[in-house]
Amino acid sequence: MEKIVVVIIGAGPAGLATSACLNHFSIPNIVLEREDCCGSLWKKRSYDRMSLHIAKQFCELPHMPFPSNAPTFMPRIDFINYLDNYASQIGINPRFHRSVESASYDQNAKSWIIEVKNTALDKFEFFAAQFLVVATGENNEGLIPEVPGLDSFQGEYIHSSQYKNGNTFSGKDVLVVGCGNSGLEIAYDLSNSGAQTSIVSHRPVHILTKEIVLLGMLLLKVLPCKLVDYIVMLLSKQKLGDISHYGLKRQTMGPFYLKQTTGQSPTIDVGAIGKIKTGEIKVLPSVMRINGKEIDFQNGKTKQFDAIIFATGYRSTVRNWLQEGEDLFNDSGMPKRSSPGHWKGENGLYCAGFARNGLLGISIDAQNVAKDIKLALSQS
Ligand SMILES: Cc1cc2nc3c(=O)[nH]c(=O)nc-3n(C[C@H](O)[C@H](O)[C@H](O)COP(=O)(O)OP(=O)(O)OC[C@H]3O[C@@H](n4cnc5c(N)ncnc54)[C@H](O)[C@@H]3O)c2cc1C
Ligand SMILES: NC(=O)C1=CN([C@@H]2O[C@H](COP(=O)(O)OP(=O)(O)OC[C@H]3O[C@@H](n4cnc5c(N)ncnc54)[C@H](OP(=O)(O)O)[C@@H]3O)[C@@H](O)[C@H]2O)C=CC1
Ligand SMILES: O=C(O)C(=O)Cc1c[nH]c2ccccc12
Repeated sequence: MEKIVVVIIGAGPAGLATSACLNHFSIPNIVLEREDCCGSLWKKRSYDRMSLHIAKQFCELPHMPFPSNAPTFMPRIDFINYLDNYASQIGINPRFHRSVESASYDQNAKSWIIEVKNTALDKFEFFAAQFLVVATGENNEGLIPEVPGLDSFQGEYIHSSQYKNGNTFSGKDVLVVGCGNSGLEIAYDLSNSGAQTSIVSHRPVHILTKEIVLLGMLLLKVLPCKLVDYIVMLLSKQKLGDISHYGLKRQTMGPFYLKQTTGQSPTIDVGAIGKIKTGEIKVLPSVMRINGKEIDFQNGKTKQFDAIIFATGYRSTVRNWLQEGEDLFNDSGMPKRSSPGHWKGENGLYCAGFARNGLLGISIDAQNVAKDIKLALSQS
């Protein structure tokens, strides 16, 4: 059994940022990652045309700024390079191919015992840590809803995390389910690639642009949330028109209020709304049933599709392997307490990257966790 002061699980932005902050205080730590690289979500589970929706000043990780010539909204590949440079410049060497299978607290040893499968060598390893930081992400596993008849679907269906680009969908009838950020952008990409594209929108949404979100984030520093929401909703109506005319139900509660209270992100338009207005992308209501190639919708209409992309969100998988930590995580593997008090549990258990506030939330969590561990060590 290897003993270490801090074990961090996950080498995404949250795990790397936490390791960087601990290194800054010279606190020994290791990062365990099940994949073979840092930033696996960005490298393996996101589509080619993705770029950051949030401006660069809100996405930098602690202790290393973005290059000064970086564009305001960083393309995916630049962010991937930043993550790799971040790990190498700060001296973070995650142990790859390490899938954490269980973690429990040993009261006698006052340590977390972590059971890890080394998937490269096909053997188990054990670690004992005084502090355990869970940085496995809110977007750990793609969620596909239970749709009656999905098993009978005669075309291809995938989750949005498996979608790369529209090359293989050209000329096909493709249904995108879900009108969040993944869904709206994938629908746009599919349509650009020559697919006959439809998108399901089942509940009210906010559609904004990157620039409007940036303005909102800047205004939030000086104005109350209610006023900022009023301004951004006005601007979005001016810029995109009344989206309810095109089958998209408009959310009435403010976008920043919703983000702060529920974590739900507004959807950013990168061009799909223009295509929805011209009819190039069709908006459909909820899917009721699938039968072979035919899909029945809530409005009573039926249409044939060759492929379905489920852009229906993600779930955290913490509960699959963390035996304890009921004080920190709920049954869905998300923090029990809302931000800012969400990141600290009992017996040296922490989480980073679960504030539902993107990379900005990750940076804040990482700094808080490292400071708290430093304090605990200074008192022991
Ligand atoms: C498509 C997409 C785009 C996004 N774009 C933005 C954006 O523009 N701006 C923004 O602020 N936020 C964005 N986000 C939200 C968020 O910032 C990112 O999801 C970010 O990558 C989260 O970082 P993380 O380290 O918390 O989780 P992840 O990046 O998911 O990293 C978690 C890591 O933990 C590993 N892991 C999981 N379970 C185990 C286990 N049992 N054992 C070992 N390792 C494990 C995973 O393999 C993974 O590498 C986006 C999210 C998605 C899904
Ligand atoms: N470039 C970028 O910066 C990008 C950022 N992201 C971020 O990644 C995270 C995950 O985004 P995303 O993958 O879009 O997931 P989300 O969970 O944000 O969105 C999923 C969407 O699917 C809808 N949905 C769920 N089930 C059904 C169903 N059965 N029928 C119809 N619709 C359904 C949800 O609606 P409801 O909630 O009403 O049930 C929701 O609108 C978010 O934080 C997002 O902001 C994602 C893509 C790109
Ligand atoms: O991409 C996301 O979902 C994020 O959480 C990034 C983000 C942080 N703060 C915001 C405010 C409005 C929209 C997105 C975000």
